[in-house]
Amino acid sequence: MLKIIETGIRDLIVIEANVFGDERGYFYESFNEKVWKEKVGKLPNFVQDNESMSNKGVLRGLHFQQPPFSQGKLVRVVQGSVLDVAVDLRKDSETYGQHFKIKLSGENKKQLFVPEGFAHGFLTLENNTIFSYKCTNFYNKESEGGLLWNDDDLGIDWGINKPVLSEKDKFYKSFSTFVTPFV
Ligand SMILES: Cc1cn([C@H]2C[C@H](O)[C@@H](COP(=O)(O)OP(=O)(O)O[C@H]3O[C@@H](C)C(=O)[C@@H](O)[C@H]3O)O2)c(=O)[nH]c1=O
Repeated sequence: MLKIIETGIRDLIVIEANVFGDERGYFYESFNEKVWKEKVGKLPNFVQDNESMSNKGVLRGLHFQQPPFSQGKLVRVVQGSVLDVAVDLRKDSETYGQHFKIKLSGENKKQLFVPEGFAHGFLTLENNTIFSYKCTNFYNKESEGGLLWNDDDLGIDWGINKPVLSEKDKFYKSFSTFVTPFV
């Protein structure tokens, strides 16, 4: 049976799939509207699906889009593995500034639902890691924002000192000078 696991951060949940294996391989439903309504509750309005591939040691993040373009993301790994991180940036949240970290892999098929109001990032642990996610809002370049992956105040232990980063991801602001746009 599909399992919903609380993370200790409100609205941020882990989903464990019901995987059917047989001599051909495996099958599982990666998203089902009806099951979501029954098990999780309010249905997010997913409007865009994304996929990226990265080699080992690539870190993408920590990203968000500013309101009104903020995105909820249902993330998973199709092949390979990542360390996935979500940081709570909701101003009035009891866990503001805190993060949750989980290994997602093609093997464990766990999914993380990262609601609006979080920064999100991941570090790939294997070559040819394929990352797939559904988003509740469209990409909007002008509203892109981010936080520095290794910011001292966020204190995320990525287990790596020199990941491969995009130019954009090298220069995000630190958490101490950040004013959250999320309520
Ligand atoms: C995110 C995104 C990027 N792009 C384009 C812009 C750019 O030329 C190219 C690569 O974009 P980026 O470098 O921003 O890709 P990437 O660093 O993989 O960005 C992603 O990181 C993870 C952690 C997230 O949570 C995602 O929401 C997203 O921000 O793809 C789109 O066309 N649509 C999109 O939705």
